[in-house]
Amino acid sequence: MHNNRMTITQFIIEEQRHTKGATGEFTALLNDIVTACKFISNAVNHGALMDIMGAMDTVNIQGEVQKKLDVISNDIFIQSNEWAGHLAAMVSEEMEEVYPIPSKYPRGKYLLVFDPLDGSSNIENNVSIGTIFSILRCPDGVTNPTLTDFLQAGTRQVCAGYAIYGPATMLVLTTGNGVNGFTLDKNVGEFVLTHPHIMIPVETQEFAINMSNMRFWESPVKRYIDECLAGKSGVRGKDYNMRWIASMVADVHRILMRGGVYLYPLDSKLAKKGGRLRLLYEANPMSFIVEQAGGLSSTGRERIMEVTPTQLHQRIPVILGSKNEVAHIIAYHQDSLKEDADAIKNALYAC
Ligand SMILES: O=P(O)(O)OC[C@H]1O[C@](O)(COP(=O)(O)O)[C@@H](O)[C@@H]1O
Ligand SMILES: [Mg+2]
Ligand SMILES: [Mg+2]
Repeated sequence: MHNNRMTITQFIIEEQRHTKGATGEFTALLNDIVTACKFISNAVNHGALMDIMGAMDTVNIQGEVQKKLDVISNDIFIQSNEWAGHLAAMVSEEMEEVYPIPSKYPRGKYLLVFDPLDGSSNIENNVSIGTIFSILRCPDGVTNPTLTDFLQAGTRQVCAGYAIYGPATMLVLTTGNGVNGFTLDKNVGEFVLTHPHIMIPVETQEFAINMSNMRFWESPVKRYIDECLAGKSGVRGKDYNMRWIASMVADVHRILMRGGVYLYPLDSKLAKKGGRLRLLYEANPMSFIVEQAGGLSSTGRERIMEVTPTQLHQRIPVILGSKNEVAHIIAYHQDSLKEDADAIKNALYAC
């Protein structure tokens, strides 16, 4: 079935019909996630009309002040997804520990990881924000999952997606068969397939980075951005444009729509933390989506989805987007590693 009124549920049912061994559990789980995103979209859209703006007097595990909407979105995600028997446990940016499905509900074979509200520093400014999620399989035989069961490399994701609450609410999804985008038709309350088979343009002249961190960057990133800024008369031979929304969902969504690169690299300020963005519920799901749309996603040194996590809230450097441009930045990291190795060799010979 392919028509111009295909809802996200119909799309998933159709996709699962061709998936060997599918029982309907995954379809039902995604349906609950979609419902949660509709509830969050509704809350976000009310803005200051409801008492949901502003900060709480709590901080999350990251030490960041929680916004009321962070907490509301987290509650919505839990309530929508804990009851149906498809999940064994959940992990969220807003919760320090693993959230096991309470014993009053049945447990299922999947694990859900999510950032309930991404870009929440933008809430008060009415700038696009979103929700990011990733579905993993609960390891065989595990009925009471703990932290280690969530420490799976991104290559093992069953599904990843995000909802973006912008001028329109959209949900973008991959189950490993490409990337599709759905727009919420508020009149009927359904996400409708509007962006089938999204592919990121291979080439780009647009980068997204928080330039205020320039003095802290490592040399390959500094070299890349310097060359972008040099424009047509520099070694890249073309003028670049820049965007930085400070909502990863909004920056990644733009890249899916028209190409570009997004960088939140390692810098000397973040060195101890390992990066800014979180591996399990920001970097991995976005990497799965970007790769499925023909792009690349790397730390600069390795493919993000091949990193084995060691902590629930682990942070990681992120460089993702248009294939050729990300490959170019990775090559600069390799040059820099080679220069470092040569310098060590020369110093040893000099002794
Ligand atoms: O404020 P900075 O340093 O530019 O960082 C912005 C980045 O941080 C994030 O907002 C982190 O997400 P949260 O709002 O979920 O903490 C990304 O979405 C965004 O790209
Ligand atoms: Mg986030
Ligand atoms: Mg968040």
